[in-house]
Amino acid sequence: MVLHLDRDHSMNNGHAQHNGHREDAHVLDQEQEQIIVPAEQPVAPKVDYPRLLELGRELLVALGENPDREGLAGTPRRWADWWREFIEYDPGKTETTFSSVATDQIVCVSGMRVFSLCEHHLLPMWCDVAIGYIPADKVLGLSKFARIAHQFAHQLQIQERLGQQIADEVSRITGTDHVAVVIKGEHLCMSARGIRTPGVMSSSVMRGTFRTDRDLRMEFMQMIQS
Ligand SMILES: Nc1nc2c(ncn2[C@@H]2O[C@H](COP(=O)(O)OP(=O)(O)OP(=O)(O)O)[C@@H](O)[C@H]2O)c(=O)[nH]1
Ligand SMILES: [Zn+2]
Repeated sequence: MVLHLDRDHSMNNGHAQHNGHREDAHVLDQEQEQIIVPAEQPVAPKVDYPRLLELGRELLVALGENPDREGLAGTPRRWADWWREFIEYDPGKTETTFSSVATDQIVCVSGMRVFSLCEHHLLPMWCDVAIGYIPADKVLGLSKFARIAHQFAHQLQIQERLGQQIADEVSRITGTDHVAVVIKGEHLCMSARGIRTPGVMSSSVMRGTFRTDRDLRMEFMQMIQS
């Protein structure tokens, strides 16, 4: 048994380096076209947990706190746990598809709230994600849209890249070029600090017919509004 990297992933333009190769490693039939990669390929991004524990304690000292006082005694550990939980997030199985005749339908899942971290300030942002696509020859399992959204949210992010990575992944798994992703997000770096103005950032990725066909785009936008 050997691990392989599929051709699409080997040429992708972003998400592999952000997610290690956890989602890229597949055990494929020997007959399939494949590029063999070493079995020792890293399977997930890992945090340096002992270093995080040290940093958590140093952070408390830098904030002028006594890290040994009762209320803070477990804080470096909790803080390190949080970073590990965030960075080493495992989305589980994201690629279950079913053969389909639904090639004339818009399939859309909306209202999926995910939390991510702004890479400029390391502060949270919540994002409500809507994903639509027109299937080619297979449909993606319903729950997988949320798994994919969480997968790419669990990185240091900007909202625009999150949308692109989700669109890339849905397109890769389902084999369709017709994908739309709309994200509405609130960034605490804007609402809770700095300019201190709550606001919602909207961003959209429109690919294939969603880009070229205005009526289709409007139909999708209507579907995600309700
Ligand atoms: N386009 C985009 N900008 C983001 C995102 N998250 C945070 N930002 C912005 O990144 C910018 C960083 O600007 P800087 O001027 O370097 O940082 P700053 O001095 O903290 O700026 P303020 O946030 O305006 O106080 C800010 O305008 C943030 O609002 C995102 O997902 N997308
Ligand atoms: Zn920010």
